[in-house]
Amino acid sequence: MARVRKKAKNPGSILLSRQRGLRGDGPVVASRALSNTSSLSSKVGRTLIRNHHTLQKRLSQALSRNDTETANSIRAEIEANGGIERYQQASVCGQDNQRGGDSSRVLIDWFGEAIRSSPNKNVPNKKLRLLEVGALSPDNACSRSNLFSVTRIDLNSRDPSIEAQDFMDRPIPTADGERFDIISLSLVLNYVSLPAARGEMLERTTEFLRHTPLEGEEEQGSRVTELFPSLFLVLPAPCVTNSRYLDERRLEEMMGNLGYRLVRRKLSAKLIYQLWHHVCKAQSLGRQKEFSKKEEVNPGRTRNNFAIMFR
Ligand SMILES: C[S@@+](CC[C@H](N)C(=O)[O-])C[C@H]1O[C@@H](n2cnc3c(N)ncnc32)[C@H](O)[C@@H]1O
Repeated sequence: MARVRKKAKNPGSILLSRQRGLRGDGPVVASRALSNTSSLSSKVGRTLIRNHHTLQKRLSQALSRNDTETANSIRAEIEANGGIERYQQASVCGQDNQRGGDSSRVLIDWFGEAIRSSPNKNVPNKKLRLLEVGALSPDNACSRSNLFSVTRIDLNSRDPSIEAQDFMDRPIPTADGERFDIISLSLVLNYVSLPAARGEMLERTTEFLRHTPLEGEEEQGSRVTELFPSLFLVLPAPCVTNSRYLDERRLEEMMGNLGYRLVRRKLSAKLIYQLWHHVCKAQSLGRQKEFSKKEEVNPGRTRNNFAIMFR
C-alpha cells in the first residue's frame, strides 16, 4: 500500500501555489464543518464544482501577476466554501452511477473489447502499470478489475492508498521500473486553470510512459498491446464540443505533436473519453510552437473559453 506523503513545497510553482491555497495553508476562515461526508444533491454538487473551478482560475490568475492580496482573499473564499475536500466530495457524488458513473469503466470496456478481439483472447499475463492522477478512491472499475497495478496520486489524498502529490512535481522517471503502461487523467486537465499549465501537464505525461515491450506481448497478439503505452483522457464534453478555442481536430493535432495517436473515443452527453496511444516521443520536438497562442476555431457568443496552449 502506498505511503501518504506530505510534499515539500516549491514556492515558484503556480500549480503548487494553487494547491497550497486549496489545501488551506493560506488564511483559513472556518467552515471545515462543511467538509462532512453527507452526500450532496446533484444540483448543489454541480454548483459547488463550478464555483471551485472559477475560484481556482481566479487564484491562478492572481498568482501569475504576483497579486498576493487578491490571492489570499480567494484562498479564504475557497476555504469558506469547504476547500478541496468539499470539492472532492461533490466529485465523488458526481461519480454516482445515476449521474454518469465511474469514468474508468469505459477504459475497462475498451480493454475487454481488445482482449475479445485478439487472436488468443488471453488477458495479459502481467498486470499493466497504471498511474491514476486525480484519484478520488481506491475502488473504481480500474482498481477492481485486477488487470492493473494502480499507483494513485492526488493533490489531496482521501485514502491511505492515494499518495498526496501534485503530478507536476512527481519526479521524472529515470528507469523503466518507474514508468507506466497507462496514465489516467480523468477530469483532471479541466481542473488545471491556465491553458499553458494544461499543455505542460499533457507534455509531462509522455515522460512517464514505458515503451519497452510488455512481457509476453508476442503471444498476446496485437489488439491489446496496440493500446499501450497510452493516456486515458476524460474531459467534460463542452471542453471540445463547445469551446471557442478547442475542438477535437485541434486537440488531435496538439496530441499528435506530442507523439500521441487517438485509438479509442467515446462521447456521452456530459463527457468525452479518449485513449491516446503514445507512438513515439520524437514528434514533439519544437512543433508545439504552433499552439503557443489561443486561436479561435469555433466563433460564437454561446461558446466557452476552454483552451490548451504550449510554450
Ligand atoms: C474532478 S476530480 C476527478 C476525479 C476522478 N479522476 C474522476 O474521474 O472522477 C479532479 C481531481 O484531480 C486532482 N488533481 C488536479 N490537479 C492535479 C495534479 N496536478 N496532480 C494530482 N492531482 C490533481 C484534484 O485534487 C481532484 O481530486
